[in-house]
Amino acid sequence: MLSWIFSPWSPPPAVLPSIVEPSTQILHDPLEHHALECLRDLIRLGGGGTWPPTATFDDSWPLPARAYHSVFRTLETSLPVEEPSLDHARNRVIIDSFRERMRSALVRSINLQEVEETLEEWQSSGGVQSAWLGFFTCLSFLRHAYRWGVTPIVSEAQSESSVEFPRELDLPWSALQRHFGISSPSGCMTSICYSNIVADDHLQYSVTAGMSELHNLTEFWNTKLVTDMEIKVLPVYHLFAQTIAFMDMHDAVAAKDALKSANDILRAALKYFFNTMVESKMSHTVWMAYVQGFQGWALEGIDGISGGQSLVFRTLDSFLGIRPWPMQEKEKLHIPEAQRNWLNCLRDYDIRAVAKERDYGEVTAELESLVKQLRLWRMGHMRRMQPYESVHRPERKTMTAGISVVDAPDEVQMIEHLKKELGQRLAQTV
Ligand code: HEM
Repeated sequence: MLSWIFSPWSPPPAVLPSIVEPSTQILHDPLEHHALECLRDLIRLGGGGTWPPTATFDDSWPLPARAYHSVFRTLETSLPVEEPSLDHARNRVIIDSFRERMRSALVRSINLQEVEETLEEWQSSGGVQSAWLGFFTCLSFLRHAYRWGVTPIVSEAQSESSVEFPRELDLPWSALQRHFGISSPSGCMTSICYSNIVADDHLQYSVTAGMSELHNLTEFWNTKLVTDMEIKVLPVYHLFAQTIAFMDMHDAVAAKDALKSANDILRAALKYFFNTMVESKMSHTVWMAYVQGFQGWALEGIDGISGGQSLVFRTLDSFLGIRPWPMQEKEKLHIPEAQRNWLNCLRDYDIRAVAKERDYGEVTAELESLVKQLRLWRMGHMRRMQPYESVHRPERKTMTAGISVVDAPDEVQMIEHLKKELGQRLAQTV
């Protein structure tokens, strides 16, 4: 047995109390119900002992895996450039040369057979989940860096329909896909954002290393915002699970009170969202080229990371019965299994239908108030995304990280396209 193996759901060391305490409360809630069990599994199995997840990095990994961290560190500053070239042939040379440097660094430092054996042992012994999460993050950053070859991303790379990855990046990726129950070749919100914030509030891996403070700040807040949203709404998840338990006990008053508290907490979290998605924290000019581009994927019809993968809005949709549900195969691409199980548990319960059927007027009123908040958020998000998505970047085709290459003729039409996409979900939020 290796020394770094211990229980998969021990809270990792050096985690901020603001993250540990709400998770601990849920783990120790004496209420017994399937919904609470799903939430506890999200914390233990999905987050390594906390939600949002706490990842640990190279020191906590088995020795053969640590070289991946060093490879990323070595190449980290050579990915971003100040002024992207508009010359396709020149970009082809830059991309190929970055990929070649990564390929040789991997071949030089990784012993693939040892990595394979270690990961098998790690999997069968239930290795520490926080360490798995950190490894997931590292491999995601390496794969996205290899996929793009340069950031800001350029149309030369966007035009590729497939890319052959080094075996050193494919073999551990298959193990990670099995472990987390995802099927995408790209990273996801869990690996690239949630698990990339470390305890003292900085990013473990950066794609703006060596760039200006504005670049670093924008990248930091992009990750911090989605992660902070999870911290802020974890008590809401707890209240949702408790509400379902109270409904099953036919305690309409306790259910209504829990939902009232959930409404209050959500209101504060959404206010934080809009106070953070502002120019002083996330620069309009920097965001698309230096942060969003890297998170895209756009290969073989598969997308990269979208805010749509954030658990908070999927949880709200699932709890409130906002249909249609995503196709299972599509959700499996980027949403790890523990998160999917939590969402499916909420969908299966269908609380608004239960409350209506039993004529629980006050419960229904609180549920409708949550729907109203979600609608208002969708309207505000649609407005706020526009200055970010309308920046002119001549080196690339129009694309979002979440819905791949659109290749609209200009930014105005791109915004129209995005408004239509987001408007559809808004219309469904009833
Ligand atoms: C600069 C910041 C952001 C911009 C410019 C932006 C823009 C967009 C765009 C264009 C879409 C539709 C295409 C796609 O999925 O890629 C989208 C979808 C979405 N985004 Fe954002 N977003 C930002 C931040 C966030 C954050 C921080 C969250 C959540 C914490 C979020 C949550 C969502 C959700 C849930 C969707 C799916 C559509 C829906 O459910 O209404 N976004 N975003």
